[in-house]
Amino acid sequence: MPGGKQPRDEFSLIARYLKELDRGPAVVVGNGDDGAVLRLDAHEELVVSVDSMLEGVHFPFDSPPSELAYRAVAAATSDLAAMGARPLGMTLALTIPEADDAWLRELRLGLSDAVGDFSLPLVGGDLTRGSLTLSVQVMGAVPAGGAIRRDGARPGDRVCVSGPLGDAAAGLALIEGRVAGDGPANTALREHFWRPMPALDLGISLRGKATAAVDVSDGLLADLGHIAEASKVCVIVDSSQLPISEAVNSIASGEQALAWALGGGEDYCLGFTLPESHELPPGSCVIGRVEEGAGVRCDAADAVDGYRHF
Ligand SMILES: Nc1ncnc2c1ncn2[C@@H]1O[C@H](COP(=O)(O)OP(=O)(O)O)[C@@H](O)[C@H]1O
Ligand SMILES: Cc1ncc(C[n+]2csc(CCOP(=O)(O)OP(=O)(O)O)c2C)c(N)n1
Ligand SMILES: [Mg+2]
Repeated sequence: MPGGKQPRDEFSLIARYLKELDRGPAVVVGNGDDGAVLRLDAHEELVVSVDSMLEGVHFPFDSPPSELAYRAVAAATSDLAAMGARPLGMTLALTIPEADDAWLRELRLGLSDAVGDFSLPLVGGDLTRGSLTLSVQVMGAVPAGGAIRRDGARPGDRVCVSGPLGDAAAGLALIEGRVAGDGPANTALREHFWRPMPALDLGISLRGKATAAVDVSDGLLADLGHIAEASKVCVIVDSSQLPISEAVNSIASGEQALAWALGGGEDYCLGFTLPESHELPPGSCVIGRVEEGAGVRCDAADAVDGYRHF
């Protein structure tokens, strides 16, 4: 174009930054039509979930766009992991305050990384102008009847988690400058906040074994509370068994580390209940037991509540 100016309407922005990330084995019709078409294998069911990320609520103002894109997709994908679903595809409803090419180029890099890392083609979406928001809808597949739900936990099951707890909350505290730290711990914790790794393979491997699962988004105790409520059981958590990383312990007091582990959320690992008859998956650890009763009980005196939007 004369003067090197690029058209700024949403269709040219979509064409430039949001297309051609839509290839995958399940994609029959990808980006660019009125709707995408995804293929399910015979005897499969569709798993669907959506999560929004807003500036100032889910990430700090002026965050790097590549990290935002990656994190929004990872957080949404984590719900597929918790259901034991194999990823099929995603859509992205993106709202941005202005059409800044450098910013959108960076966003695409993060999106592209996430598409590759989670095998989740971007098959469609929406682009509007307004306060920065990324809403990611993910779709996955499970064998009919095979989704891992929240309502199957039974007294006697072990309560397990798939990864360290509190890293994301510690990472956000570092990013926001609320705590200080340097060296590899600092880098690893920030990375954990920006690029969480949804446990897709673990979720699939837990089908038919775990009696219930959730992903840790609002905070461990809050999220286990969903299992307790849906399964009509009491979930007991032993705070001495929580996996807390060296990195977190290196920047925080024991009390702070425990508060982050129990209530910080956004680690996007899985919390699940597993009968004694099934072997503990590598990398996971037992943090408690399911008993008859209701709610979540934890020995930590001031056991913290999870994140609440209202
Ligand atoms: N606006 C809404 N309309 C209908 N259902 C909703 C809405 N918001 C949340 N839900 C449902 O309520 C449940 C809890 O939501 P949420 O805490 O966001 O789930 P998650 O933590 O797994 O992302 C989910 O099953 C979700 O689909
Ligand atoms: C700027 C900023 N402040 C605070 C937080 C912490 N935080 C925001 S939302 C949230 C809970 C998870 O988000 P939600 O929208 O409830 O996800 P869902 O449970 O629906 O997956 C937490 C811990 C953050 N990530 N960024
Ligand atoms: Mg969830």
